[in-house]
Amino acid sequence: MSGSSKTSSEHTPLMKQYFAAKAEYPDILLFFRMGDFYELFYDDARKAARLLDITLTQRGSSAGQPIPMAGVPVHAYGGYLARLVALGESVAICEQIGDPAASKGLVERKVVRIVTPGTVTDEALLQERRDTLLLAISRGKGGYGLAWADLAGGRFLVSEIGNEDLLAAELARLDPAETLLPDEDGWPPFLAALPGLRRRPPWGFEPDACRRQLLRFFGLHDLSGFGLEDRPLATGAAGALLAYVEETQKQRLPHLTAIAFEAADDGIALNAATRRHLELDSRADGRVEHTLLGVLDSSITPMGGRLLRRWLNRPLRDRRVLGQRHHAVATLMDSGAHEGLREDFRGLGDVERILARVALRSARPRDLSTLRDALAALPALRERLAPLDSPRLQALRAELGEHGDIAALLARAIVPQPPVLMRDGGVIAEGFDAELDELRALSTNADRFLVDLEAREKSATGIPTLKVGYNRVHGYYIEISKGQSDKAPAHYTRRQTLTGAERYITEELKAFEDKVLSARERALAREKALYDELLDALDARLEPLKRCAAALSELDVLAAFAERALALDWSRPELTDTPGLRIERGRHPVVETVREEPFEPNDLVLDEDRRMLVITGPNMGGKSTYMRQNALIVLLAHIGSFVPASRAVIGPIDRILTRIGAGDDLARGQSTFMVEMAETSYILHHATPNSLVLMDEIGRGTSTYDGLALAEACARHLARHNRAYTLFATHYFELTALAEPGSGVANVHLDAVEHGDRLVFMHAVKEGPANRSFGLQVAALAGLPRQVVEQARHTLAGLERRGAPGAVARMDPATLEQPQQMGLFAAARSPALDALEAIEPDELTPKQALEALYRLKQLL
Ligand SMILES: Nc1ncnc2c1ncn2[C@@H]1O[C@H](COP(=O)(O)OP(=O)(O)OP(=O)(O)O)[C@@H](O)[C@H]1O
Repeated sequence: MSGSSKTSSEHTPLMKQYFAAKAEYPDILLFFRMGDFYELFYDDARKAARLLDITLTQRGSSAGQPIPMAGVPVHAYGGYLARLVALGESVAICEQIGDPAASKGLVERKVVRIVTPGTVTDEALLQERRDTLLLAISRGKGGYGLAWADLAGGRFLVSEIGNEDLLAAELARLDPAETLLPDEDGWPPFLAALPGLRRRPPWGFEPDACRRQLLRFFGLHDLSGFGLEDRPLATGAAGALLAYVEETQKQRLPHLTAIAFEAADDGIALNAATRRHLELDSRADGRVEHTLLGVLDSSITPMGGRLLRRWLNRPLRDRRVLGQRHHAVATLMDSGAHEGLREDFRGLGDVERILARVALRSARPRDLSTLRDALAALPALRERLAPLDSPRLQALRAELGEHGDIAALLARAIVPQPPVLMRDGGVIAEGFDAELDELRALSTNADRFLVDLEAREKSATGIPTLKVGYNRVHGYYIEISKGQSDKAPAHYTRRQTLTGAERYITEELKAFEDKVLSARERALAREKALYDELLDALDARLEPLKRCAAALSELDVLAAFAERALALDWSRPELTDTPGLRIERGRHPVVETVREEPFEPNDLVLDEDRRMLVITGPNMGGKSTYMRQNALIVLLAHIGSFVPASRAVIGPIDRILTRIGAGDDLARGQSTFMVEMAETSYILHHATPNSLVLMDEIGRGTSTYDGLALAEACARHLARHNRAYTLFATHYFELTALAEPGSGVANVHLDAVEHGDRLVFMHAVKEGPANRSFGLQVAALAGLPRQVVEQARHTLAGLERRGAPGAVARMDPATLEQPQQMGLFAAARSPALDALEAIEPDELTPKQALEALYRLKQLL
């Protein structure tokens, strides 16, 4: 037992109870309810104190040892829970079951709920526009089996993949909140870094047992409907995942009715580096608004936002599906129907997650009123879609379904603005249930009944001072003063005798009392029962309602695509069988929207005879922007969106592979050059003739000659062996020589012009190699001291007198000017230059001097 050295028999009864609960959940935090606090003890307390920044105290002692303790108040525990879950921690919640006031001795306690990062379904613990996924990974001869579930959305998927590289790519795509692995050695090291990693007994992934478990859970005879027959790896992962869900969801299971098999090769493959480099949905600086998702996502509903993120992370290759989406977007734009749809979506809310909460019976009254309003909006939505001539839109219209009966039921059942919680009632509308109405009427009309009764009894008995009253001990009574008590009718039963009066009860009053006193509780109980019946009625219709939610999500995304295309002047891409890429007046979707000045559109042509472009030009000229914009255009086309170009004709593409220097490399604990080479190596191993490859300044992370040699070798390999469509940006002008006739390589360049002191970047991509790098001018713009820039200019001029401009590396080192020239390092302030400065210029061999100068040029 963690932290306690003595045996439990010596512990206090309370601590014994604690240890018994904790023994079942040794590896997760136990929130142990004690009155108004959830307390944590021993190691749990230390961990929670550290993670939550709460005080670590002591609670007396047990077994002769002080008990380390930390606690969170019950009324505010949700926030703490959310923080722990976000950190990948799981929590078991142990509640007081009995009534502490009523129980003698210890109150009974029980773990009622386990909250884990991947299985949360509470709204407060979820991100609105991002899925929370639980993932299980199995492995075997054929590779890896993956199963993942989004319990808050009720989706369950599986796939099988052949190797470690694909596994890394899938993990980057799915970004699971919690991952289950068989507890064995030999897993790839990158898995260790996953948040919420949970090791499980290996037998839990055993395919045959898992298969039987899946059959039982889904009530099936075979798993072929799920694509799981003859897929032992995926079956093992799915079984392990399901077992974990059953174990952690103590009250009810989420609504998982089917498993979908996702073929690993029907999407455009994007590895982790490519996702990062293209800044699809996150940036190193964490700013979502400057990512592709930030620009693209104008969806209205949270479920639409989640679907769009899923699409963006898994561009498809199926041209039929994509063609249908493009056509749907075009139809919405041409008809203007997207505007009305988007108006309608504003009132929809998160139907998908509400339905998941219905299945879990955790749906709140506001969920049902949101659902009611959403279902009520369906007929208008269907009407808007009816005239639109698009197969996809019509399919989605059909999927919306007819839910008029459920809508009518909810409209009758729920008050217009229900309270947040069911606890105090007031949710079920008047007129929905006669019994409830009566019970409610009873409690509200009690006063009037009593006034009426008093008047009736007064006139019946002829006693004007007769009173009807209520006493907490004796209940309702009819009071008659002592002097009049002989007039009390025979059916009055004496209840209490006071000094000056007698109190009676009658059958009628007794019946009234029974009714009224319990009316409130009974009304509440009746309301709760009716509420449960409503949830049952919804539960029975969950499948079609879920399809409706999925259709709404997709319509939201398609309408968002239409809105974006119109607002940003994007056009419909053409996907063809003919290999190659032809993009006219393409723009970078993010740079274009964040820049204040106009964006210069650029063309791209890649085909059989022109597979690689070597891109040269000044720093800041726009090389990276140009490369990325083309990749983003290809990617947008493959999720069904329009693209920022006046025309884009795109042949088959199987992968997008990128190597672009990013500022966050160092943060990952590998040297910049290691990362660069690892990513380059991945590309050289995986690029095919249908891949789009972006290479940005390969070789800059090492010494000049090594870098140049590597860059050239990589470029040649890509052009000759991989034959991938490649955009290769470089400052090594030597590479422009690759563009020989028949090589499939062409040169393009970006330019800048000097206007007096100013440098104006043209940002226009032109054919042919660049002839100047403007490195010194850009350095001056960046604020390098004037003397340094002047000195560098002087040195360069000397070099240029001896050979072709830029072709420094081809010069004979012997012809260099005196090494004293290197004195230019003296005034520089960068750490790298400081290091160079430490070298005495006079000690440099001509080759070293050349190397140093080249390095300076690179730095500039
Ligand atoms: N086509 C364009 N139209 C307008 N502005 C552009 C264009 N392309 C790039 N820019 C602007 O120029 C800046 C520099 O572009 P980018 O980073 O692509 O240059 P680069 O040539 O890759 O530079 P370096 O070689 O220093 O990495 C961008 O931040 C962007 O604001």
